[in-house]
Amino acid sequence: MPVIEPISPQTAAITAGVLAEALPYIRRFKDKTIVIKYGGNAMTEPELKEGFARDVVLLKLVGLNPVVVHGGGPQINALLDRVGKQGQFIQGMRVTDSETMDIVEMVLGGLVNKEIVSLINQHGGRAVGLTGKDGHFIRAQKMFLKGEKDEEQIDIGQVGEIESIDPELVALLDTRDFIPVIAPIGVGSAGEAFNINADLVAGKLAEVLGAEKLILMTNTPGVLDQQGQLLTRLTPKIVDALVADGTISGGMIPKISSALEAAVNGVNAVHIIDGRVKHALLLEVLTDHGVGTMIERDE
Ligand SMILES: Nc1ncnc2c1ncn2[C@@H]1O[C@H](COP(=O)(O)OP(=O)(O)O)[C@@H](O)[C@H]1O
Ligand SMILES: CC(=O)N[C@@H](CCC(=O)OP(=O)(O)O)C(=O)O
Repeated sequence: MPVIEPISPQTAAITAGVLAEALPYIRRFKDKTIVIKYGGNAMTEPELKEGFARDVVLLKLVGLNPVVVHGGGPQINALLDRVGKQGQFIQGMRVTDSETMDIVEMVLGGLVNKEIVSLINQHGGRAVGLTGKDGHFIRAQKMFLKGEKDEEQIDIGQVGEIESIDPELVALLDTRDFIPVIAPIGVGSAGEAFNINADLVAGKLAEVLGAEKLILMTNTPGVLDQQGQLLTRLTPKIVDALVADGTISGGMIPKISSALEAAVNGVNAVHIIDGRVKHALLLEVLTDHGVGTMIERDE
């Protein structure tokens, strides 16, 4: 027989309060799709990864449709290091030659994807891992970055921009109660692989699935100002100014542009939250305590 520890009346009241608080959110989000981007920087601690998997399973069991898109930037860097290659980023995008592409595909489609799938399944969910090559559901073409001079283009190799996402495969998995776990790899017209920033995949997927929420989990409390203070609400106009003056830089650039695009294109709620906080996902979805930065449309 398990030993049941007695809890104090105060702890019991707090616990019961939290559970009761979740009820309206469970009702509001029942059968709604929530796209969760799990960033590579938020998946470093084993305990946090376990917690994330449990939270996703809980959301599914109470009737929501979580769809996970994962990153894995630091995990790709670690394997590049082991083979003696230095990772390089321009405007938040990895310069991807064909050898790097192989490593990206191995790490994202193999190691990271299967680890998340396995953790969710161990906690009682039914996760299925996909890359955009499965059913050719994420079609991509080569991306060029804009240079400083007019019309200057920077070639960063096999980095893709999304041409289209076919929602059918993911929707099909949802209807049979599977939890899709998606690695951000796209397929080109000749069947070649493209490395796509995971924030961009998550944003577009939220749009095409008509998701209720897009949650981007990363390793900062949200978007910060120059003084390091959390900005709790952002609109496109404010974001433009923050990018122009350099407050938003690096990996936050694709994240915020994907968040804005999703908000403008109909995703009701878009949040950038701190994946290092235990159960940040549950706090965001099922309680009154919004965490992180919420991105809204301009009035
Ligand atoms: N204004 C900002 N607020 C918060 N983080 C920022 C900001 N500008 C740049 N960053 C950087 O963006 C990083 C998050 O992007 P990234 O490293 O790509 O994370 P992820 O792996 O979760 O996608 C932060 O760790 C931080 O270094
Ligand atoms: C083009 C590009 O930069 N692709 C990313 C894909 C992984 C990713 O987005 O991972 P995070 O979410 O952990 O940053 C990369 O190669 O790192």
